[in-house]
Amino acid sequence: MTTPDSARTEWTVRGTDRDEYPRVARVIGEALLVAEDLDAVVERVRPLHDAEGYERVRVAVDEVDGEERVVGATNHFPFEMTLPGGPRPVAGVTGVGVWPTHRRRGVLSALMRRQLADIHAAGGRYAALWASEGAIYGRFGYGPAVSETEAHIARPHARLRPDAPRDPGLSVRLGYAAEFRADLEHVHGEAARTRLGQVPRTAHWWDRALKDAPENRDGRSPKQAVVVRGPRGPVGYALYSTRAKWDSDGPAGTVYVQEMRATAPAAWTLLYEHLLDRDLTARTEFEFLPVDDPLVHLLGNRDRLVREIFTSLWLRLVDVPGALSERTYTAPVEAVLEVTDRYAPWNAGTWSLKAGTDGARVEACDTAPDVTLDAAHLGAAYLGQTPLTGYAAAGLLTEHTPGALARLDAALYRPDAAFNGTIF
Ligand SMILES: CC(=O)SCCNC(=O)CCNC(=O)[C@H](O)C(C)(C)COP(=O)(O)OP(=O)(O)OC[C@H]1O[C@@H](n2cnc3c(N)ncnc32)[C@H](O)[C@@H]1OP(=O)(O)O
Repeated sequence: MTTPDSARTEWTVRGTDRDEYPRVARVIGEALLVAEDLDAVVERVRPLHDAEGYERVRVAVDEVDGEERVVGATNHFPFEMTLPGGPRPVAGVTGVGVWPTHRRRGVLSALMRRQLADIHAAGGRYAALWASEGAIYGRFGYGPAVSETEAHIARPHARLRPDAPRDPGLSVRLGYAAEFRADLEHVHGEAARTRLGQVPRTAHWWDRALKDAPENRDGRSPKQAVVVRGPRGPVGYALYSTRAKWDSDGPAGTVYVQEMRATAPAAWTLLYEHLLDRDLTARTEFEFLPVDDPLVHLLGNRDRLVREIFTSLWLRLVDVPGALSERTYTAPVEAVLEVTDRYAPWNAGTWSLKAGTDGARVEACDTAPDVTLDAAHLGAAYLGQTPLTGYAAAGLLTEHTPGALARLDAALYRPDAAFNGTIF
C-alpha cells in the first residue's frame, strides 16, 4: 500500500547552488506574498547570497508532472551575535518558505530537522530567527527570547525633560545615509559589542541596511543619517526618512526612524531632539526600539509615547549543554534539568547545571530532575528576558523541586534588555 501524499512524513532535502537559486527564490517569494517579479527579487537578493554563499541553503524537492520541483527552502547566515558570555557564532535562519500547494504536509518539518542537524554537525550551538508568525517555530525548539518595541509619538507631546544630559563637546551633522557610512559602521560596531542580541554588520549587510531604491520608498524621502560627533569621533546616529503631508490642521509630515545607536548618554538627547522636532512634521515613528530605550526616560511625558511590544528574535539552543556551559550567570545556581527536544534529539536527557558567577559546568547525569522543560524554554530564557517561572505558571513546564525555577531565573537574569533591531 502506498502512503497517501497528504500524509507524507519524509521529503528529499538537499543542497542547492547559484544556478538553481532563482527556483528557490520563486518558492520563497510566492510563500511570502512578495509583490515584485521574480527577476527583481533575484536581482535584489543575489548580492547578499553571492557574498554569503549558497552552501547553507537547503531545499525540499518533489516530483511534479514527472519533473523534480523545489517545493520548500530554508537558509541560515553565519552571524556572530552578542550573547551572555560574549560574541558567539549563531546561525541566522531565514528564507523559509513552502510552495503553497505543498503546505501542511511536513515539508517545513523535514527542512527544520535537516537544518538543525547541519548546524549541530558543524559545531554550532545556537540558531536564531525572526518569525513571520509566532505559532510556527516553538515546535522546532525556538523560544521567544527578545521583545522589542514599535513606537510613535505626536510632536506636540515629544519634548524632552529639561535635565536630559547635554555635552557641549558634541555636535550634529545631517546628510544622505551613504555619506556617513564610516560613522555609522563605527558606532554600530561599538554598540553591538555590549548589547545582547546584536550582530556586528559585515560590508554586505551594510549595503543592505543602506539600500535606498526609489521604487521601494513608498512616497518617503531618501534615507537620511543624523550623526552625533564628539572630540574622539562619532558617538551616535539615526537612520530615517520623512514624508510630507498637509491636512486641514496644517503640516502633518512624519519622521520614520529605521534605526539608531549611541554610545554616550548625551548623544541620545541630540538624536531625539533632532528626530522629534523636525519642522512640518506632526509625528515620529520608530520601527524598532529596545524595551529599555532611553527615550522612555528622556521624554517629559513618557505616557505620550505609544508603544507596541512584539517578539523579535526566537532563539534555539542547538547544543543545550554547550550553550549553558559557556553562558555567564548573574547568580550561582545548581539544578538538574530534564530536557525534551523533538527536533534535536542529542539534547534530550538529564543535565546537571552547576553555575557560578565565574563559570558553569554542564554534565549528563541520572539524578532526579529539579525541572522538566523543553529546549524551546531554555532558548526563550537564555538572554535573560523571558522567565521560566512564567511558563510554569502557564502549566507548560514542571518544577519538581520547589524554588528551583526561581533560582534558575535569578541566575539567568540580565538587567540589560536584548535587542536585535534588524530583520534578516
Ligand atoms: C525565518 C523565516 O524565514 S520566517 C518565514 C516563514 N515563511 C512563511 O511564513 C511563508 C508562508 N508559509 C509557508 O511557507 C509555510 O506555510 C510554512 C513554512 C510556515 C510551514 O510549512 P509547512 O510545510 O506547511 O509546515 P509543516 O507541514 O511541516 O508543519 C509543521 C507543523 O507546523 C504547523 N504550522 C505550519 N505553519 C503554521 C502556521 N503558519 N501557523 C501555525 N502553525 C503552523 C503545522 O500545522 C504543523 O503542526 P503539527 O506539527 O502540530 O502537525
